[in-house]
Amino acid sequence: MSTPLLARHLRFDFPGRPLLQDISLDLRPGRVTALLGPNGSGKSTLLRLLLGLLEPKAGEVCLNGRNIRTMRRPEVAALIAFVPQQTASAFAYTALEIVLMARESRRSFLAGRRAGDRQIAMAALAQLGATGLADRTFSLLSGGERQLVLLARALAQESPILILDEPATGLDYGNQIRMLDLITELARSLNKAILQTTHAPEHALASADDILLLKEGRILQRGSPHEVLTSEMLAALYDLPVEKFERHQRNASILSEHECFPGLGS
Ligand SMILES: Nc1ncnc2c1ncn2[C@@H]1O[C@H](COP(=O)(O)OP(=O)(O)OP(=O)(O)O)[C@@H](O)[C@H]1O
Repeated sequence: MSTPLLARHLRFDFPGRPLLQDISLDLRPGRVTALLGPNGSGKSTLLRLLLGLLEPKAGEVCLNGRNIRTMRRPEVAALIAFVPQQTASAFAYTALEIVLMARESRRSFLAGRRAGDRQIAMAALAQLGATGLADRTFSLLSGGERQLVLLARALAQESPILILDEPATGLDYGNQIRMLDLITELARSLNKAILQTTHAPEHALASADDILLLKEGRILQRGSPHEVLTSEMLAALYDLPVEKFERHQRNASILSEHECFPGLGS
């Protein structure tokens, strides 16, 4: 089976502002990759390149071996689903209508809905335990409820690749854990290739198989969580003294002794 998503030597500049340099990555079925980096390091821009929403100045993104630039949007939507950061909707759509949009994104705009779309959308909500949200107005849902609906929309797209921009941000502690478990479960049970950005190393540790650290537009380090999420590496990533991370790690390990929080690093 070919790699669902392969990016090679991507470079991207905003006018007068070089941003991403020589970024290569691949996403594999059944695995979760976490992308960590400081504010402004280029994570969201990289996601937009992987989704084909921005064109790289050099390098290429291939989906199932095809350059994304040669693909039509419905073809891309059949392969990649995207869960953006918290989204508001100005229109009074129900949650079910938001999920149904995933089905339309896979077809040309004028093709309309097909029999079976509603069933697929309801099944996606049910998979997340969110059936009760179907008829509620999306814009009136809480942040956590909206996040579940956006994830259901991505599931209803039935794509092999799932990209999530800070999926646990804004969720309460319990829902953060539920969301991270769900992401791992989707990779394992549906064999999806998943990429998520996060600002929380402990979230990456809890849910990812592979870690990418992005600093100033370049990959600083990649590897397994235990190889990469060390105090030294995090201190280098965030330009903080190692002692600060070690103090944080000690606090985290005190919490983990009480079985509330995973410790960081090896
Ligand atoms: N359209 C644009 N024109 C010029 N600069 C931009 C544009 N969009 C983003 N940038 C800049 O590119 C840099 C990277 O932005 P990006 O949103 O990719 O970072 P990020 O790592 O996702 O940040 P955060 O963690 O804060 O969300 C930032 O300095 C941002 O101001």
